[in-house]
Amino acid sequence: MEEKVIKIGLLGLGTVGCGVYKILEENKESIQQRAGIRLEVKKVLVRSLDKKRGVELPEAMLTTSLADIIEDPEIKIVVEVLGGVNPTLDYVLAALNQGKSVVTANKDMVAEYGEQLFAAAQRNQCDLLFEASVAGGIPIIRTLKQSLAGNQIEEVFGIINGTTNYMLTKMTQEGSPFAEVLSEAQAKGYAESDPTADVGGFDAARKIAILASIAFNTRIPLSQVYTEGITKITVDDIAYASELGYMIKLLGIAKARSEGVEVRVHPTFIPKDHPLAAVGDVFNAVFVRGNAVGDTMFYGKGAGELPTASAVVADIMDAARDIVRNVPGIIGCTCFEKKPVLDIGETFSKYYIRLKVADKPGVLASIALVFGNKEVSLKSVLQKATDNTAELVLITHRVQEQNVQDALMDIKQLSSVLEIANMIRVEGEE
Ligand SMILES: NC(=O)C1=CN([C@@H]2O[C@H](COP(=O)(O)OP(=O)(O)OC[C@H]3O[C@@H](n4cnc5c(N)ncnc54)[C@H](OP(=O)(O)O)[C@@H]3O)[C@@H](O)[C@H]2O)C=CC1
Ligand SMILES: N[C@@H](CC=O)C(=O)O
Ligand code: NA
Repeated sequence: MEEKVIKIGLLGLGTVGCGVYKILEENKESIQQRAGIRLEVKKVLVRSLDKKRGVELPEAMLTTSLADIIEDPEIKIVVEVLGGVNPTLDYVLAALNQGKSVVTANKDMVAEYGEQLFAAAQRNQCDLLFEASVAGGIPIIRTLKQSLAGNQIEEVFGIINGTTNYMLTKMTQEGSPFAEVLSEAQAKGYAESDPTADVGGFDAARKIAILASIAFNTRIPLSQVYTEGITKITVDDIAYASELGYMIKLLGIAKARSEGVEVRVHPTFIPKDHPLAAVGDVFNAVFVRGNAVGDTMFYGKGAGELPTASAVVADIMDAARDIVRNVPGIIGCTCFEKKPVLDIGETFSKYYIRLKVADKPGVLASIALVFGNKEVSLKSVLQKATDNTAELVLITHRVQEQNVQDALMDIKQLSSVLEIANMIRVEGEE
């Protein structure tokens, strides 16, 4: 029988690119047997030809010219692991317009330009696969698009940024300072080239926008994802969380409601016995609730060279199969509905609120009165005095966010309230 060979053009040879090359080389035989196709990297686009690489490959394979890949009719699959949007979006559109299937790990590009990219893929009957873009090695895109396709998805939420999970784990377990744990995460290759994308919550926002778009069949504009990072989390918040029986995790949360969809990213208190509390280090975990399957959870490494490349390689194999069977583009965009994204004020949660107040009689009563006026009922109150000031830590019952925001506006005006130190949403308990 004739051996089938598919040639690949790799855009980028950094952390993920090297991982992809390594897996394609090291697992060459089993990949060929499973896919029934031999996969060969023909050209690799980089910025610098002289840089020392994490893999050894023939010098002639490297190029700084996109045309060497895009205009080569032998190359059928383009794997984009450059990152960023500029010039990457143009490169990917050029590849699709040349009829090449594209595999990408790039959530920035997919979250912001998904519509344009899918239209180009559909027009040119190409695959556009992006499993590695969300939760690295965890098979979650394919899971939502295919394995759970028979369900109405009700909720998707979880830990979808490895860098911040690594940082929060270290801060919680070792009390290490923010800057030190960020440097460690960068050294391990988890963080984005600009780590503000990780610590500011923007990386997770892109990922939850992608997941929610697939889960709810509606395009979620990134600008409508409420986003808060971990930069305001202090050791005090971590210590209070622990004292109250919680852990702090940066969660991406997407919920279907009759009025629309909630899509948000923020640090979240979750009970210590919640399954997500046990997800430490660079690990990610995604919960999906479907109306038929019930609760499911997917766990694994959300960043790093080989876990991310594992997802890229599986996509390459799928794209290669589709090309050989002459069905590329068979699983395309699923955003066929238009649902409103609810404002953060319209969402419901419980809240942890930490206030610095004057330590004098009547302060707690005045604060409780404001909350009562806004129909925010308090579940627990903790007070710690230091000299003539005190710290008040409150947990509310479940309430609409707007009520809490309104209450905090009024509380800020009270002369006995020195500072609203933090407000963190609480999820994962009745
Ligand atoms: N690292 C991770 O754990 C994960 C990363 N991702 C995503 O994967 C993608 C790649 O990330 P990562 O491998 O970490 O990034 P790196 O910065 O390690 O690598 C980027 C590579 O792209 C090349 N490159 C960048 N811009 C250009 C350009 N304009 N022209 C030619 N070559 C260019 C660089 O070339 P040169 O080497 O010559 O500078 C480098 O080889 C990103 O979209 C990222 O978000 C997704 C999940 C996890
Ligand atoms: N910086 C990201 C890498 C993968 O997307 C993360 O830390 O999760
Ligand atoms: Na994934």
